[in-house]
Amino acid sequence: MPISIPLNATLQYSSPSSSSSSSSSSSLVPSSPLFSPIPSTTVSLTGIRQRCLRMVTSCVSNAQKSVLNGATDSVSVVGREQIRLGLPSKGRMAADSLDLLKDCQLFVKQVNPRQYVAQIPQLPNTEVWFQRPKDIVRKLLSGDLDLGIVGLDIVGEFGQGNEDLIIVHEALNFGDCHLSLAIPNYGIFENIKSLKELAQMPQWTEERPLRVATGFTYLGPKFMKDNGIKHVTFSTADGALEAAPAMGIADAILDLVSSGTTLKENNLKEIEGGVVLESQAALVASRRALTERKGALETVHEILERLEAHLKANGQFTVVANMRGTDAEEVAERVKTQPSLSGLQGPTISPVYCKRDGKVTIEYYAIVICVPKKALYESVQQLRAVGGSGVLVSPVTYIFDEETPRWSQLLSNLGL
Ligand SMILES: Nc1ncnc2c1ncn2[C@@H]1O[C@H](COP(=O)(O)OP(=O)(O)OP(=O)(O)O)[C@@H](O)[C@H]1O
Ligand SMILES: O=P(O)(O)OC[C@H]1O[C@H](OP(=O)(O)OP(=O)(O)O)[C@H](O)[C@@H]1O
Ligand SMILES: [Mg+2]
Repeated sequence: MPISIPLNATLQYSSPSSSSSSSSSSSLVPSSPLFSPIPSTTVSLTGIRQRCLRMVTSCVSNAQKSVLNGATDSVSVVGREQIRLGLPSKGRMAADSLDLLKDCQLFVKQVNPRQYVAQIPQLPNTEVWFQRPKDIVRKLLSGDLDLGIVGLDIVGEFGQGNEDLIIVHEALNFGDCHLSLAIPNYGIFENIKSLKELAQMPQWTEERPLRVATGFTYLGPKFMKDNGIKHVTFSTADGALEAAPAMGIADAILDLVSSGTTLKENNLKEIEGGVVLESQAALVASRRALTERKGALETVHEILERLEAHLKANGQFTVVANMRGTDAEEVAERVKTQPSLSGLQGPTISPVYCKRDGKVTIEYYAIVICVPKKALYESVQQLRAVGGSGVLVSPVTYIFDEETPRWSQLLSNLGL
C-alpha cells in the first residue's frame, strides 16, 4: 500500500520500505517531469550551521499532518505521575548520553544493560526509558515519553516538523555529524563539485533520474525538492549505503558523515551545497508534556540548568596568578590592557597578605579569571606580559548563570 510522504505532494513511495537495496523495489518516484536547476550558493561553515539549525527548528515548528501526527492528534496526557526521559538504548549516543548526565551530577541507576527502565535518584519524579533514537522521537510524539536525548538528524527525520516537538537544548556537544549528499569521485562525477553542477548534469531525465540511496526517506526527498531537483528517485537500505554507487544501485548517497572515512574508503566525495543538516545530540521535549504534565516544566528547568552549567564550564579554565602592585585598582588597570584577561564578568583581584620581618604587608595581588580553553596559552602569555607569575590553571566544573537564555526561549516558545 502506498505511504504518502508529507511535505512533498509530488513524491510517492512506490513500495513499502524494505531492507533490500534495490532502487526498483523500493523507490520514491517523482511524478512531476519538471526540472529546474538550483541556484548557485557558496555557504560558509557558520552559514551552513545556521541554515541547518533553522531547517531543524523550522521542521519542528511547521506543523505537518502526517502518519506520525495522526498518532499525536489522539494523544492526551495520561494520568501517570512520573516524568519520562528517553535515552538511547544502544549505539553511538548511548554511553555519551549517560556520561553527560553523570557530568551534570545526574546518575542514571540502571541495574543491568538489558533493563530498559532506570531511575535518577537526583530527580525522584523522573524515570528513564531506554529506547532506540527513532523510537524516542516517535514516543515523544505519541505521548509515551516527555523528554529525550537524540540527534538533531533523528528529530528532523522522525519528527517531520511536528510542532509538539520542542528542542530545549540543541548542542549537547556529542554525536556530531552532518547529513550530506555524496557522489563518486570517478567516472561521470569526476569533475562535479557542487549540487548545482550535479543537478545540471544532462544525464538526469524523467526516464533516467538521479538515483539516491538513503535511510533518510523524509529529509532526502524534502532536501531535493527544496533545491528544485525534480529528476530524482530514492532507494533505501538499513546500512552500508556507501556501497550502493559501486554496486550500481545508486548514483549518489545521502547519509551521515562524521570523520569522512567511510566516504573516502568507498571513493565517494561530498559536494558544495550538499549538506542537508548539521547534527549533534539535543535535549528534546513534548510541548504537550511541558504544558500539561505536572512537574514536567520544573524537571526540564533543572535538567537544562545542570546541562548549561556543565557545558559552559566545559570550555573554560580557571586561571589564578599573582601580580606585584601598589593596590587592586592599579593591578586591574594593567590586567584590563590585555584582551583575553577579562574573565566572565571581569577579573577578580584580591590582596595577598605576606608576612615580612614580623609584619603583614601587601605587595602582591591574586588575579582569578575564567579563560576559554582554546585561549589558555594566549592568556598565560598576556598575564606574564603584565607581570603575572605563579600561574595556576584548573578545570571549571560548573558555571551557573543567573538564568539561561534557553530557559527564557523555552518559556516564550510555550507561550508562558
Ligand atoms: N558517523 C556517524 N554515523 C551515524 N550516526 C552518527 C555518526 N556520528 C554521530 N551520529 C549520531 O548517532 C546516531 C546514530 O546512532 P546509532 O549508530 O546508534 O543509530 P543507528 O545504528 O543508525 O540506529 P538504528 O540501529 O536504530 O538504525 C545518529 O542519529 C547521529 O545523531
Ligand atoms: O564519516 P564516518 O566517521 O566514516 O561515519 C559515517 C558512517 O557511519 C555510519 O554508519 P554506521 O557505522 O552506523 O554503519 P551502517 O552504515 O551499517 O549503519 C554512517 O551511516 C556512515 O556510513
Ligand atoms: Mg548505524
